[in-house]
Amino acid sequence: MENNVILVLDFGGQYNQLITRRVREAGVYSELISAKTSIEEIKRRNPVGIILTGGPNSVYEEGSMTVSEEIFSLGIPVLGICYGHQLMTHKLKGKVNTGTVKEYGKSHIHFESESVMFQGLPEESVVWMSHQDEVVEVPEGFKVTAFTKDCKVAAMENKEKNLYGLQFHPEVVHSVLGKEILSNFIHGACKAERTWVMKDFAKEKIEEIRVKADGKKVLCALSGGVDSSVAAVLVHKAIGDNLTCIFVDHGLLRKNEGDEVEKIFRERFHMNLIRVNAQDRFLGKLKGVEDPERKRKIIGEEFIRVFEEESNKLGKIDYLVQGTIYPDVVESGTETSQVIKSHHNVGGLPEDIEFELIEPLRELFKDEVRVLGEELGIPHDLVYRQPFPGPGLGIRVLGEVTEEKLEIVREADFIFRDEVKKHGLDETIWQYFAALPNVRSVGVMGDGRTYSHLIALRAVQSTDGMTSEWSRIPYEVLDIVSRRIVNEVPGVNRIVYDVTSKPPSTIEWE
Ligand SMILES: Nc1ncnc2c1ncn2[C@@H]1O[C@H](COP(=O)(O)OP(=O)(O)OP(=O)(O)O)[C@@H](O)[C@H]1O
Ligand SMILES: O=c1[nH]c(=O)c2[nH+]cn([C@@H]3O[C@H](COP(=O)(O)O)[C@@H](O)[C@H]3O)c2[nH]1
Ligand SMILES: NC(=O)CC[C@H](N)C(=O)O
Ligand SMILES: [Mg+2]
Repeated sequence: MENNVILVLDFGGQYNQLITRRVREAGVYSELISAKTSIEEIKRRNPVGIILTGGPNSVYEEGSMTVSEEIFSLGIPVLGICYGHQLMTHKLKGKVNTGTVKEYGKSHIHFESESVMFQGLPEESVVWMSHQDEVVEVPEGFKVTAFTKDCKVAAMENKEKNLYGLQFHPEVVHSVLGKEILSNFIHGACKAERTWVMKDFAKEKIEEIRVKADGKKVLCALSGGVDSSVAAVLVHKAIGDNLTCIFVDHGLLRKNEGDEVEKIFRERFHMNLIRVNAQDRFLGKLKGVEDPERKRKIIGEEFIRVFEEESNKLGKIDYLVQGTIYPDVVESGTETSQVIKSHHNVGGLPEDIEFELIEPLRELFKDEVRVLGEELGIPHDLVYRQPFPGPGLGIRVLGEVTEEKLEIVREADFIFRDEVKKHGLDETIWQYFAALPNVRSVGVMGDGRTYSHLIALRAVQSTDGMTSEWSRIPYEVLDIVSRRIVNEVPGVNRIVYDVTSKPPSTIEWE
């Protein structure tokens, strides 16, 4: 059905693509479109529902992103989420202010179970918040349908006009009843039919790549991580041995990682593989650089320079495959969303890149890539490897990267991973690592004064890396890890454990 579509208007929030994904998971086709799309175009599409996303602006500030007021009187159900909820309020003459208490992360919420959005749900639950502004007066005709301790209007609705607002984010997995709430909008308010099934993504992509690159030589940036392994297998299925994978050891890998990746790849995959040892040039370029964004861009550019040099050796190659996934794209900043951090493979790319990119996973989230990986027959342990960022330890040593600091964080990280595994926690924790915050503190060891490095341990639960909760690792395990690191790694005298969620933090420290 052509018009059985829910349009999601993009105001630059971090979770926007996630909203469309949730709608599609509910069996209804959905598209993320620019918030600047004209009202005529929206009417022409005749959607069964409209969702206004979150975003970094404040509705009461001049120049902040907006919509035509007409959108609220088309007779099409509209759901505003976070910024969208505030924008609906603002446009319909309610009131939005800077909140006295900001809410980031988990909040306990009370739902009005009579409401369309919370129909059939328990009255108490946990939702995920990320806002500083709040609705203080709902527009005429609206009633408040949920509240938290610090947010009086956590949800509102005007049932007659089919307009709904949520201050929290139902699209993130940490909002416990998020799926049910979205389903109440999609199937309850919009009465959308379940007509969309996830197409055979792999088949479609393989065909697309075959058409594009048939008979041509292609390079694949391969890290041994989940995303690039899945991308490589997909492209290999399309063009076979015209694909050459390049794995760069930039000196920012974890302990033993270079050799392990090479071994696993040569044993399990029958593809052309080149390993480039480029430790000196990466560390040389990073010398004296402290700013995280500068570091990311230097690493991103150096990766491309290495690929270019290798490509010249093989004869001219036009295409470069990267395992880019959607979070890399949105966090690097888009037309509407802010730069959170420039992922080396997106925001860190140089402008004068010689290759055309092939990024078959660009719209997917990590957990979708894993499902796809299993479908393609990639071994389970590889598909469920914890993520490791391309800039590697370069962004886990905060500030200037030196060999000495890399050595410390590499050893500390190795011990942490070793103990997590020994205690059988590696299957349940999504990502875990050590970072070196570049802070020294005073200690006493063997009756002598020390003034040494601090190591921060980070372990998180997540599904897609867009949001996360810190992992409740048992104290006994943390204790063993702490003692081992201080005893076994010279130059460290203090360990801290990171107990912040994302938001407000990010998973990596830089
Ligand atoms: N050491 C490396 N050598 C070559 N390419 C790399 C390297 N590190 C990262 N890349 C490229 O950058 C992309 C993004 O890195 P990212 O870490 O997000 O993905 P991944 O390593 O494939 O998967 P994972 O998230 O599981 O670590 C990779 O998919 C790959 O194409
Ligand atoms: O390939 C990558 N290049 C990067 O530049 C990069 N930065 C962060 N990450 C990984 O992305 C996920 C989300 O990370 P953050 O919460 O730190 O943004 C986490 O899994 C991070 O490890 C990166 N991956
Ligand atoms: N996540 C959001 O949409 C935030 C909306 C707005 N920028 C606020 O801080 O309240
Ligand atoms: Mg990686």
